[in-house]
Amino acid sequence: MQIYTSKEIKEADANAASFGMDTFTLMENAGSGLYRALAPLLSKRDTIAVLSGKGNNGGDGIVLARYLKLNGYKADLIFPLGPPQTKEAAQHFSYFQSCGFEAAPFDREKHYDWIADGLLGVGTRLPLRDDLAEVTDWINTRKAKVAAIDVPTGVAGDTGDADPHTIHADYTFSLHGLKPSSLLFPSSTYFGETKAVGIGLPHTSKWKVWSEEDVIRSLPERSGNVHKGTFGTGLLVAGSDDMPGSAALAAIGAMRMGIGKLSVFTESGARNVIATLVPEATYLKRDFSKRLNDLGQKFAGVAIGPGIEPDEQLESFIHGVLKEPLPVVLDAGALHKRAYPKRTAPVVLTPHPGEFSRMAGIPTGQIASDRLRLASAYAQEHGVIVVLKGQYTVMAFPDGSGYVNTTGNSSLAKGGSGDTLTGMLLANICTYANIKEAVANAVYIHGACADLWIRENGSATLTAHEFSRLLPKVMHQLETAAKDAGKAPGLGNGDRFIKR
Ligand SMILES: NC(=O)C1=CN([C@@H]2O[C@H](COP(=O)(O)OP(=O)(O)OC[C@H]3O[C@@H](n4cnc5c(N)ncnc54)[C@H](OP(=O)(O)O)[C@@H]3O)[C@@H](O)[C@H]2O)[C@@H](O)CC1
Ligand SMILES: Nc1ncnc2c1ncn2[C@@H]1O[C@H](COP(=O)(O)OP(=O)(O)O)[C@@H](O)[C@H]1O
Ligand SMILES: [K+]
Repeated sequence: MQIYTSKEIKEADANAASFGMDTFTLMENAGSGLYRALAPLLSKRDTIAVLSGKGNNGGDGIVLARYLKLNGYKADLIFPLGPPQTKEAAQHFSYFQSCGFEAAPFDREKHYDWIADGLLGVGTRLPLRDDLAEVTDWINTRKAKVAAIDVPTGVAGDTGDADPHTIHADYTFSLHGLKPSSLLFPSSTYFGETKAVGIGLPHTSKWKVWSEEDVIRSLPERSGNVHKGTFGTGLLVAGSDDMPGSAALAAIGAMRMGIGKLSVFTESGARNVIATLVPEATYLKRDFSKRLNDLGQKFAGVAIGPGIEPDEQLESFIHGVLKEPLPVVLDAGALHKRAYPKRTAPVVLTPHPGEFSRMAGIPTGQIASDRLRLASAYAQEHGVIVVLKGQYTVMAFPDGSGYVNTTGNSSLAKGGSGDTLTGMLLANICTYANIKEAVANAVYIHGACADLWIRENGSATLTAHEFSRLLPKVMHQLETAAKDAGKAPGLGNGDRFIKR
């Protein structure tokens, strides 16, 4: 599913209009698409209130109400704030009336099984005015199922801001593509299950939700005449005498994800702990004062940071590594405010919001509601890939494109989860030809492991070393699906609804 800002939607509309595909037509497409998306959830016995506001979001509601009535559903079209004010919505209301239908009064006592929210869409300016907040409060106290048109009334399109009176939708049908607010906080908590509804416009967005189908399509081929060299040798610079586990978890992530060979560059005390847990890896004694030469010839990729305290020696070591022609993942102790040299091999940064705040100099509190834009701005300015972690991890690329991940859950909110992801990313940068797919698949599969965990176990109980057991199962399902292309394995969120 593609993601569009309000500005991009306006541009798409203007482009369509220049070819004669005007707003009236797009509104017709929106209403008929909404009807086709909603009807499978309805019964003919259900009573449905379509609440329309004065703008074009209300116009979409008018068209939806016409299709519902034409198809024999018990639908009332209601204008709680007064009649439509935009030209196209008013035209659609005239057509609604010409079909022999009338608007219904807003009766607060009447019971409805469903409420369609066509009050405000991406034209919202927060906060909600009192007369509207009174209507959204009424909706939130009903027992009815709520289906929002485009966005639930009370959130904006592009940011995570939400009015305290925002409608709590059970479903949201977003027109043309998803809006950033459906993947930001706190706004996304109001959307319910979310799906994009096409309105006949071509897709042009550089941002999308990375789906199960994308993973299956892009899994690298591993059969045939292959050997360990085929899948690269990775260098993991991680762990310290105080934090040996981070290196072990990253090493498990890398080995289970499919790297050919792994060298772990760590302190000698840590090595004794890690080697018993990951005997498959080789170990290099860490000395940051020595330059590691010819890394590009020896290794297919490097990951630096889990379980290392930042200091000057580490920083100068990172500067040395960045001069070498190979992909680099920087995490945890390796994440800092710094400039990145121009290089052809990619740099992948994996901050959680606290680390991103430190790197970018943006207060942590401002990050949640604007993650897509902030990560993208950083990626473009510094020429790096930013994996901004958390629920709905954002992957922003230097060319301005990006993906959002919808797998994963709160079972990952525990020390060690990020270390495993760093190892998985190291494996993928060593084994994939396409860096965007390498990053997105590691993030997706990491979350899918957590989704598998909570199907069988309590969400508080996941520990990162369980990835050793979860990864083989998830990878098996994906590989089976890839062989049997077109058949979804049902691991997480496919291209249907984003479940909450
Ligand atoms: N390509 C597409 O995707 C297409 C999308 N389409 C649809 O158009 C929608 C966007 O329509 P839009 O631009 O008319 O804005 P919309 O969301 O109806 O809001 C404007 C109204 O809200 C009011 N209002 C605003 N803030 C308020 C507040 N705080 N409190 C109270 N009122 C407030 C504002 O009143 P005003 O402030 O102007 O008095 C005005 O009346 C989009 O979401 C999608 O559903 C299709 O129809 C066509 C193709
Ligand atoms: N509520 C959540 N939903 C989905 N993913 C989550 C959630 N909380 C944390 N995660 C994921 O867990 C990982 C945590 O990484 P991080 O904070 O670096 O942990 P650590 O450094 O302790 O290993 C990230 O991949 C993040 O996206
Ligand atoms: K709405």
